[in-house]
Amino acid sequence: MANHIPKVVLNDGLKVPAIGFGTAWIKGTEGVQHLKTALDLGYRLIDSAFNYENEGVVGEAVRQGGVPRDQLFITSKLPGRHHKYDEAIVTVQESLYRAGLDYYDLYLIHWPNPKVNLYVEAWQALIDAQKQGMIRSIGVSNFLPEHLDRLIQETGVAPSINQIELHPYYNQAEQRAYHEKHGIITESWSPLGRGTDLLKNEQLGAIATAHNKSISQIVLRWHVQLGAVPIPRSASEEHQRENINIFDFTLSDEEMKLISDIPTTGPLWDQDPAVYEEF
Ligand SMILES: NC(=O)C1=CN([C@@H]2O[C@H](COP(=O)(O)OP(=O)(O)OC[C@H]3O[C@@H](n4cnc5c(N)ncnc54)[C@H](OP(=O)(O)O)[C@@H]3O)[C@@H](O)[C@H]2O)C=CC1
Ligand SMILES: O=C(O)C(=O)[C@@H](O)[C@H](O)C(=O)CO
Repeated sequence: MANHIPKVVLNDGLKVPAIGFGTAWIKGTEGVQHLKTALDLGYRLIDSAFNYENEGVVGEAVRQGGVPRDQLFITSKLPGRHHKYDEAIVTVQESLYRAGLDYYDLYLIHWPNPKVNLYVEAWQALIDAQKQGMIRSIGVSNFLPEHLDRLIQETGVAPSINQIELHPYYNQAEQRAYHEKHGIITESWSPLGRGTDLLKNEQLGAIATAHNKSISQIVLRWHVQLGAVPIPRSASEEHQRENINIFDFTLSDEEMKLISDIPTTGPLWDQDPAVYEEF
């Protein structure tokens, strides 16, 4: 099944699966089981973070799951409390130890924390960690254009990916346009709106009925056709199967527009990266 997932090419030449698996709150022995199920169903891109305290779960599922390491694309993220250069390098090393991995395929700065103003220093650390072989691709998360501009101007290196909140209630058109202009792939967090009423939306329901698909499948297909990489999380085998089974139909231009025109609510969790700080 994994062979049916198309790949998206990053600006450093690496290829990332067009859909991945989110792991926030996927923890412990149960978490390992959920991840192994996801691997069995064909998920190959796994999103994790130092702050999720589950890099060990990811590593264990990878070992138990038996999928060859070079077929996986494993991500983790640098927390805001370790943006200083030396701390960032040590944190990447700790992330590797926690997972029992030799390298991450992708490592992101989790939040820019602009008031702390150390994200360029953290970026330089990721550039060097990549040169040292600890990370294959380097990116960011929750970075606004003003933060991305500084990274590019001050280091000459653009992130391969910016992972941002993106779903039909917050379609981030301007941010996505910036990414496209600068060759940065958009990765969508909370792609299903994390338990809000998005999956009960009537307009989406009508499109789902027309395609004989679920609303989740319509929403995830919308992400993929936008060129964004969604990373839905699910502890349910049925939902995991449903979410990855989105490559046998296409939304029309009109349907894409209908979804993109759903009125925006803005960020769901009051986490505007211009002011929000997470450590
Ligand atoms: N970089 C960042 O700052 C952030 C990154 N993330 C990343 O993005 C990932 C995904 O975002 P997340 O916030 O978890 O939310 P999602 O939008 O992925 O929603 C997850 C919720 O949707 C439910 N769900 C999943 N599939 C279906 C389905 N087919 N039908 C009905 N319900 C479904 C899940 O329940 P069930 O388990 O029952 O299926 C769960 O409650 C995270 O896990 C994390 O890896 C998230 C937030 C911030
Ligand atoms: O899950 C993540 O990656 C986060 O950055 C969290 O802040 C998440 O967005 C959250 O917990 C919101 O309530």
